[in-house]
Formats: sequence, structure tokens, C-alpha cells
Amino acid sequence: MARKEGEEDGAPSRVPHLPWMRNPVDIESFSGCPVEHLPRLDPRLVKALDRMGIESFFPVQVASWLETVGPGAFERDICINSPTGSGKTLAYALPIVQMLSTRKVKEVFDGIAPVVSLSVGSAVGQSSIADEVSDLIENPKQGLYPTLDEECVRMEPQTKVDILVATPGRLMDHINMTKGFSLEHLQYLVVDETDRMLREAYQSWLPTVIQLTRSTNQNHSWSDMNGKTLLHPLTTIRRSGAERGFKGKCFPRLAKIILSATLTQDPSKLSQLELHHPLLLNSGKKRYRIPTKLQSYKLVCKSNLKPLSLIVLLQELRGEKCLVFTLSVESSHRLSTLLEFFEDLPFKFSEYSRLQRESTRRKTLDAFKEGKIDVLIGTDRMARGIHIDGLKYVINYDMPPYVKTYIHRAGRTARAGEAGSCFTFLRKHEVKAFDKMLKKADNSSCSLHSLPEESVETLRPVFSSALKKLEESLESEATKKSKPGYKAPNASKRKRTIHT
Ligand SMILES: Nc1ncnc2c1ncn2[C@@H]1O[C@H](COP(=O)(O)OP(=O)(O)OP(=O)(O)O)[C@@H](O)[C@H]1O
Repeated sequence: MARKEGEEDGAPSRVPHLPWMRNPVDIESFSGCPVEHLPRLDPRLVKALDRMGIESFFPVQVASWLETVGPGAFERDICINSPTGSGKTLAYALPIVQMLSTRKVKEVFDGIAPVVSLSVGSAVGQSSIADEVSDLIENPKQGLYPTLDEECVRMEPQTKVDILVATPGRLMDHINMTKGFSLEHLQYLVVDETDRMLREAYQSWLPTVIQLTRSTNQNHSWSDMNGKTLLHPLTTIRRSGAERGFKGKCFPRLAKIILSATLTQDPSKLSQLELHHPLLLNSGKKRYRIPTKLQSYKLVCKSNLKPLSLIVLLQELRGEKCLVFTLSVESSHRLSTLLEFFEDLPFKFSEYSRLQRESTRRKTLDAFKEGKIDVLIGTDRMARGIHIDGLKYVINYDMPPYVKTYIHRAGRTARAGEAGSCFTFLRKHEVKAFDKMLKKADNSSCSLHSLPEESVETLRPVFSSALKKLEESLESEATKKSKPGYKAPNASKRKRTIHT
């Protein structure tokens, strides 16, 4: 039976299930490295990194480079378990861009088509599927192969990007429906946020991708009338150099990098990835690691006073950008509606929820990034993949259920070596469980933070009238929803875009 997230949160000393996880490469034994000192880095990439303001590499980036482009030569699939904000994106993007920039098939393409540099496409459901198709698929140009007998060659549309950034749902949409969309030349597969990706089946996206890439090189060669091969398709030469352990398996292989801040150890989940002699790069000794410059605080208060304590805490933070996490969309909505009935709060806040239209969510996030909103109230949906420059504070309005949840929520701050703080509201009886949960991670010390009682008390009179208004407001919303013909803001969108 598949384990739930919390069930595999073993004690710190627990021996990992899989032999290859027992002796990881310790990312912390690497130090940062100035960009120009990284061996074999293409000078064009040095310039690009300079334009991006990157002067030196973080340890995870150095470790990953050495195992892929460096002496490790990508002989093994790479599994990276490294904290939030530690720079995992560049740790895989840089080696892949460098390795693809020199691949043989590119030279072939360059010779026959006016494409010179690598192109990156996305299939993430942010634009319509039709727009994505036109960005990703090249329709055949007549006369591209003038020497071949037109009758022998069926010119099909084909994928025109070198690197595709995709969400599983949209990827599956293209696999199933887009003519000419093919993964048969895939050289590298990166699965970021691996633990989450493996938890969600997304129409079996992973077995499908692996299956589609397995039969490369064998299928289509073009023949003349006598069966003589005229031209092999423009297949990618996946890897050259030493390879290990390929008994009967396809070669060259599809090389993989998987990454997470909370990498699963569950063998049944990891086996779906069909990793090749995996090598684990791990940060520190423990399985979970909280960023070094993250300060954790707990605030103990009665549940009926939580909204007031939150307001007092937000007043203390003086309008600094802050994310507030609740356990459900309903409680996010309840909390933000309640706050609306407090006048003159010294911070601007907004709800951020999957119940809102995607366009509303995007506008809210932009306003937050631009500093027009100080506080976002939402659920764990905000805990993954969101990077907001200068975000210093995260508040767990509701206690996170698992240490992994804590790590991803808190990890929205204290990124890229910056300092940040995470506050967690707890009821008295939750304190013990919370302390125990945090102990599963490195750097888990957590101090008690108290709020001035008188500040909470001064808000009490407004609180009772705000609560009354809240109940009225929620009642009127419920009445609206129960009327025939009511359509939830994102109902139609959800139907069209599955699982993005
Ligand atoms: N070498 C570097 N120098 C300066 N900034 C960097 C460097 N590498 C990455 N960054 C910045 O650090 C931030 C965090 O990087 P990234 O999003 O890749 O972290 P992550 O490890 O993937 O985090 P998460 O697990 O939360 O997704 C980004 O703003 C990125 O631009």
C-alpha cells in the first residue's frame, strides 16, 4: 500500500531503505565557487550568468556540475536532496544547457535549418493549448529534403524546441492530442519537486514518458523502394563515453536528474523513475534540512484569539511582505473575510486560493511581488514553486501537519542565503507534537515568541462585531451558491485544463 506523506517521516537516525541512499555525497562538503572557476563552463554561459547577476555558484550547483559535466560524466542518474532556496534550479539547468549546446543532433539541425541556438518551450497551461501547440510544433517545410523521393518520406509536423518545461497535466495533453509532439529524442529528464510529482499520478504521466522514450532509435528509418535505408531520422545521440551496467537495457540511456528539498525514500515510489545507478547528493547528515538563516518561532495562543494574535503579529512586522498559511481554502477565505471587517489595519492583505479564477490569482501574486499587497493568505498551494524576492516572513496560521509541509512553507523565505523568519501559531496541546516534528530536521531550533497581551485585548471589541459580520457575509455567499445557475469562478477552467 502506498505510504502517506507523514508515514515516511522516520526518526532522524533511521537507515534509508535503499542501499544507494546510505552513502550520499555530502553537498555541504563543497564550497561555493566563483563562476569563472567552474571547470569546462562554456564562456557564453559565463557571460549569461554575469548578466543574471550570478557571481558564484552555490554548493549544490558545484556538486551537480561535477557529477554531470565534470568528472562524474553523468554516469549515474542524479538525485538531489537539498533545502528550499538552495539553488536547485540552476543546479540542473546549467549542466543540461551546456550538454545540449554541444550535442551532435544540433549540428545536423544547424546545417539544414535556420535554427542556431537552443530553444526553450513551455507546456504549463498558462496559455491556451492552441498557443502552446504553435510554440512547440513546427509544421513541415516543403523542399527541406530535396534529394529524397517525396513519396517515400511522410513529412510530419515535429517538436521544435530543445528544452521543454512542462507540468505533467499539460505534458499528457500534448502527448495524447498534439500531432507531431514526440519525446522519442529525449536525452535528459529532470523531475523537480520529485516527492510531489510521484505522489500525484497525473494520468500516469511518468510511466508514459518513460515508455515513450524507451523505443528510440529503432522505429523509423526511411527506405527506398528496395528497402535500402536512405536516411536515418534526426535522432539525438544521447551520450558518449563510459557507461556502466547496460545489460540488455537501451543505450544510450535517458539520463535523469531528480530533485527535492524533501526527497522521498520510499522504494516503491522511486522505482517508477527507473533510475540508473543513482547517486544521491544530500545536504548535511539528516534527511530534512531547514535553511541555515531561517529563524523558527512558535506562538502559543487559544484558538478563539488566533485572528487577533495574527493581526498583532502582522502589526509588529510593519507591512513587510508576508505569507500566511492556513490548512484549507475555506479557512483562508474565512480568515481574509474576517480581516476585512477590521478597519484601518496597517497592512494590505489578500486571499490567494484555488477557488479564485487563475487570472485573479495571477494578478494577486503580481501585486504582492510589486509590493502593492503586503500579506497573502492561502494554503499549501503557495508553498511550492513560488519565489518572491525579499520575502522575509512566513506565518503558519494553522500548524503544518508534517515536517515536509513546514519545510516547504517556511522555505518561501530565507532563500539563496538570505535571512528569514517563520512563525507558527499553536494551541497549547499542539506544542509537544510540533517540537517533535521539527526535530526531524537539521537546524530546527525554535524559540517562543510572545505578543503583548494588551495589544490583543484592545482589538477584542471590534472582534465581536467583525465575527458577526463574517457570519452574515458567509451566509449570503452560501445563499448565492445554492441558487440555480451559479457557476464557481474557476469551474469551467478546471474542466478544460486537467491537472495543471
Ligand atoms: N549562484 C547563485 N547566486 C545567486 N543567486 C542564486 C544562485 N543560484 C540561485 N540563485 C537564486 O536563488 C533563489 C532560489 O533558487 P531556486 O529557486 O533554484 O531554489 P530551489 O533550491 O529550487 O528552491 P525550492 O526547493 O524552494 O524550489 C532564486 O532566486 C535564484 O535566482
